[in-house]
Amino acid sequence: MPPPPKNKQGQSGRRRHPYRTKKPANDANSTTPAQQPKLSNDNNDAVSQPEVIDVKGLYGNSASGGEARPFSSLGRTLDQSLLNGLNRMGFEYMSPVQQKVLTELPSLSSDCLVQAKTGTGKTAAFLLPAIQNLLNGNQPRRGKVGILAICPTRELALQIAKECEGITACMNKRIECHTAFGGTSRASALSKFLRGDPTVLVATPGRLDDILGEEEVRERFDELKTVVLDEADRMLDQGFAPAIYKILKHLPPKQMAGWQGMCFSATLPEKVNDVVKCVLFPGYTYLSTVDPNEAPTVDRVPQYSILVPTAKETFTALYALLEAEYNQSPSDFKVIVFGTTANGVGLLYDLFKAALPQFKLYELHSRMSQGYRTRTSNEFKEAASGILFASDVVGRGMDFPNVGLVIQVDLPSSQEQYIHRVGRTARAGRDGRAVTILFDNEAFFIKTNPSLPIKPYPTALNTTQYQGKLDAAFAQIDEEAKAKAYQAFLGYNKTYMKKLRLDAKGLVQIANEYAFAMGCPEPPMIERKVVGKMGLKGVPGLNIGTRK
Ligand SMILES: Nc1ncnc2c1ncn2[C@@H]1O[C@H](COP(=O)(O)OP(=O)(O)OP(=O)(O)O)[C@@H](O)[C@H]1O
Repeated sequence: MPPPPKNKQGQSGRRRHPYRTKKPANDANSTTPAQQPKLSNDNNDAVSQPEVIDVKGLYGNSASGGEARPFSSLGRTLDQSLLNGLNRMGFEYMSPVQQKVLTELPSLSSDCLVQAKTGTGKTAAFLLPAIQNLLNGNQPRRGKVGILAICPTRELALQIAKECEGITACMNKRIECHTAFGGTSRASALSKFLRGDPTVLVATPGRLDDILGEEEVRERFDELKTVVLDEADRMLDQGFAPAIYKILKHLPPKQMAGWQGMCFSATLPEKVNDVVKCVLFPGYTYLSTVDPNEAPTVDRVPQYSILVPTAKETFTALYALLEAEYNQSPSDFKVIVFGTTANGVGLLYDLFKAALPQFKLYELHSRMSQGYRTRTSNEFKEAASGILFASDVVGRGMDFPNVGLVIQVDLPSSQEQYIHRVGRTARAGRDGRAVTILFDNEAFFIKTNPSLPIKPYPTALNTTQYQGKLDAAFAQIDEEAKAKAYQAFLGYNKTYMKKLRLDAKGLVQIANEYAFAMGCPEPPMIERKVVGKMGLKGVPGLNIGTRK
């Protein structure tokens, strides 16, 4: 891989772990994009210009419905101020899902379950009818929430709020869009909410459930007009459903208050039908732009797999893949590498920070402070190139313009999660590529998901040549980071033991191989209580003790 230009200071930038300090580490990663080395001589101004995306390319399959119509044709449906806002954002034509929602719903206040592929404009598809519904004489009194949108992650909440601000930017009387999510000071967020006029609130379930415990917060919802579940299948799966049910109990009962329910996602597995009824009236409208005979992922994304014998070869395969893909398109090389656990992602970031010091690398996962996550997310959105190592905190919904390649290392947690991760590339009509690296035990994922158009990676990769560089890079990583990644590897794969065709002994064996690949002289110590919680008590191969 020819080294891209060194950064201005010629430094490679060792870093302290931001999650070990409250504020972001003072390292090459936390300065503003302008000061950062660029892989290509991109012009920052060019990057900061808003993307005018050609959504016309999204039409064509039987489910997308006809051809692209301009928003200006909706003069009788949408307020001129909203049309002006859309125009200012560069949204000239409707995407298929926007067109379907805005022209096929019985009314803009109808309940709906909407499915559309990733990156095709679902955010505006739910914001526009909900906001227009308020403008049609349903505006709540000052201080009351009119629209509540619930989504799975903090970064997605910020992204939805930003799109809402764009759409409403030209309104004579601006409406305020507030956010509520964890990782920020509860007291100051709550006082801002209570002092403000949060006509629109975008929230993650945990923080919303928490603040709804306050009577003075609940009172703000007694004029609620619309509840949106973005990434609805994720919001209604066993992880979030309990919080969603608690939230609904705090809101005015739907049967009495009559608020509109809207559920949106690129994936709507069968199970979601059991739970949407808690948010949607019977007889809700179902709209889809996904042709049931088509692959669920975005059409234009060639998807490949690289199978390696054991977990330890995933590191060299990833290095070889990054090189092969960089050499294919060195300019604007913008990549997301998904790992399965926060600690595993942190380790990959540390490893390639040491192995590829000349590249601009980013990391995003749940062990980061919220300030660092928000800043990194914004920087990567603006970046013309770079490699983001991420966990599933950005696996769904997140819109990072111009990502040309998504790499998934190790087993995706489900077909839906795989689809959403691939959906971080090829957004709104652009092209993209996806490659998944799996070791032998994980190969079942491809066989058991035949609807995914995954083919073997077309180029033979000579991975052995990278072992020396990776060994040298691993030598620079502290043992604690490796131990955390090892423990997370064990914990994650323990939940898939059956599918991996592993018994407990076999699981510990592949985890130990993973540790040796990181240059650990012996399996990292793991506390007895952790072994107990994992249900691995007495399994040979574990090094039980207390790390210093
Ligand atoms: N009508 C439009 N014209 C031009 N660009 C658009 C239009 N609608 C959306 N976009 C842009 O397309 C990108 C994807 O939009 P959005 O994030 O809403 O997609 P999505 O369907 O919600 O994706 P995901 O399934 O990943 O959540 C964003 O950059 C957005 O600004």
